[in-house]
Amino acid sequence: MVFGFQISFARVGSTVNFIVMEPLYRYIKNQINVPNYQSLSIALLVASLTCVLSLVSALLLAWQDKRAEKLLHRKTPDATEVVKMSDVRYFPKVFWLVTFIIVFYYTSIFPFVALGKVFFEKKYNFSPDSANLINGIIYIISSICAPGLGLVIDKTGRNLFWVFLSILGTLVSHMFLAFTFVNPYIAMFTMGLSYSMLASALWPLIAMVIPEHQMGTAYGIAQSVENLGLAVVALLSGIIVDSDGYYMVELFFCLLLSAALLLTAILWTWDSMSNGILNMSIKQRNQLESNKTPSPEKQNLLHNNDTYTED
Ligand SMILES: C[C@H](NC(=O)[C@@H](N)CCCCN)C(=O)O
Repeated sequence: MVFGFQISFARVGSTVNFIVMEPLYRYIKNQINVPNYQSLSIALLVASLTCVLSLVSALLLAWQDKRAEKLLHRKTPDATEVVKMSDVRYFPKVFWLVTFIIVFYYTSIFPFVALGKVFFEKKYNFSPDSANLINGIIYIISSICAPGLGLVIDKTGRNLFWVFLSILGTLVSHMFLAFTFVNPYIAMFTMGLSYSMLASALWPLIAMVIPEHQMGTAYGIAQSVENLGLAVVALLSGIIVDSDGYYMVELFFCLLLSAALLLTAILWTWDSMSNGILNMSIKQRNQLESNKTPSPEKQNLLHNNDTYTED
């Protein structure tokens, strides 16, 4: 649920961005008599101030964390827990599978949203404002539903089941947009729900297979591989739209999601053939945890269960 809340807050930001940026650009254009490109630059400069705010918040958080460490005499990692970039070589294959599911899933979401406005204008004859609204709807849904869906995962566990269902839901939504003229709000609503569910089910899998002292490195690597995928797919989808149109780019997104679904099926099979940790119910997880005596430093499931077996 914590992850759900975090996503929800991030999505409030995305929604505000969707609603505010165009009016802000128009306002600047009307107020200051400068060429369009300069109005755009000023609007982007205003937007970039949120990055400064974000940086200041991160610095404040780091300072608070250091202070808490001193006041509470928190244990520092022992010598065996020193983090090295070269540890990446020893990350389990499961980690890489999760990372590639992240890549194939999100590359069918963010580049789609980037192209979505014109897609809705062209295919469904929406006005620019209506196209913008429907395009941003997955973020609106996510900012409202992510905490509730996170709670569902907290109550049920079974993360791989929810990941599979979310990817399937997103694939069906893209197929509706590609092959039918059914009211696109239905597809976008389903995509929004699936997208909100996926984050709370998928990202915590990394914490289940990576030791706590390497978790920052693992999440950093997953995000950087994701960003590399996003950069490549954003370029490719732009090229496909220009050369073959929106139908082909929708097919491309369906292909990426099929790959994500296939990798999830492989992960699920793999997991059930080893210790089944990634798809346990909450009851099973609690039983597993009560059979172990976890130290506060080692509260992720990998440590509680000694190792994530790769055989
Ligand atoms: C949790 C996930 N976040 C990401 O995938 C980020 N690495 C990239 C966010 C980019 C948003 N335009 C999510 O948002 O579900």
